[in-house]
Amino acid sequence: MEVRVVNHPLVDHKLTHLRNKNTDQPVFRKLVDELVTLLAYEATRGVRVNPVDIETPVAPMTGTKLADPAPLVVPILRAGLGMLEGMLRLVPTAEVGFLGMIRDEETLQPMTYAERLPADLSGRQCYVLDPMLATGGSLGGAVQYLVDRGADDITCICILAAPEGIERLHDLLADLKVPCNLVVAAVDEKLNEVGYIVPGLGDAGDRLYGLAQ
Ligand SMILES: O=P(O)(O)OC[C@H]1O[C@H](OP(=O)(O)OP(=O)(O)O)[C@H](O)[C@@H]1O
Ligand SMILES: O=c1cc[nH]c(=O)[nH]1
Ligand SMILES: [Mg+2]
Repeated sequence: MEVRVVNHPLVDHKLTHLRNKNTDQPVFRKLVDELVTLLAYEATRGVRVNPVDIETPVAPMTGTKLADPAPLVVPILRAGLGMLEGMLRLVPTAEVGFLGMIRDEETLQPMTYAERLPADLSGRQCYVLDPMLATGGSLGGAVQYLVDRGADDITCICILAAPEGIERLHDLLADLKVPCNLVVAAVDEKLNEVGYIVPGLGDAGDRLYGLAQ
């Protein structure tokens, strides 16, 4: 698995505002939206394209268009939903599949509570959106879900990752033998004793949408 940490002063600036506990919900949402567009620009460097013949007002030329089938974007509910619009702004022709996952805050085990995906994902470029890669249980579960549906080309886009989560994802992918990349704005120091990323930004879903309970 290739891990790409997007190194850009605008990303660092927006991420610092996002992390700040005094940043309110509307600004937090806006920052997630802006950050994902910057990350998606990097994450789509390998998007498949074909040549296309066109005519400009001046001359014929061969240009570039996205290949079929369109990329599939999969936000992991809830928090990944906050990244969807920013991704679609960059790739408006992408299709969208949904996975709902919740991490049990006691055991840290993920549970899938919703799924709406194409039946066959072979040959599709899949872009999984989740702001937080903590223990890696949720993103690992999502990747496993996609691979079980035939996915053979997966890129995960996260805002923050913990080293523990990256290692777990790495081990899973070594077993699955499916090409997978991770694009992330920053890799933080560690997880704390209750599974939160340190220094992190807190609970991304709650900061986007309010307390879940
Ligand atoms: O790597 P992990 O240890 O699995 O933790 C990361 C997961 O936790 C958060 O979701 P959460 O379970 O809080 O659900 P939510 O998006 O509905 O808030 C986050 O959005 C990830 O999906
Ligand atoms: O730090 C963390 C860990 C898991 N989920 C979050 O939203 N934040
Ligand atoms: Mg949450």
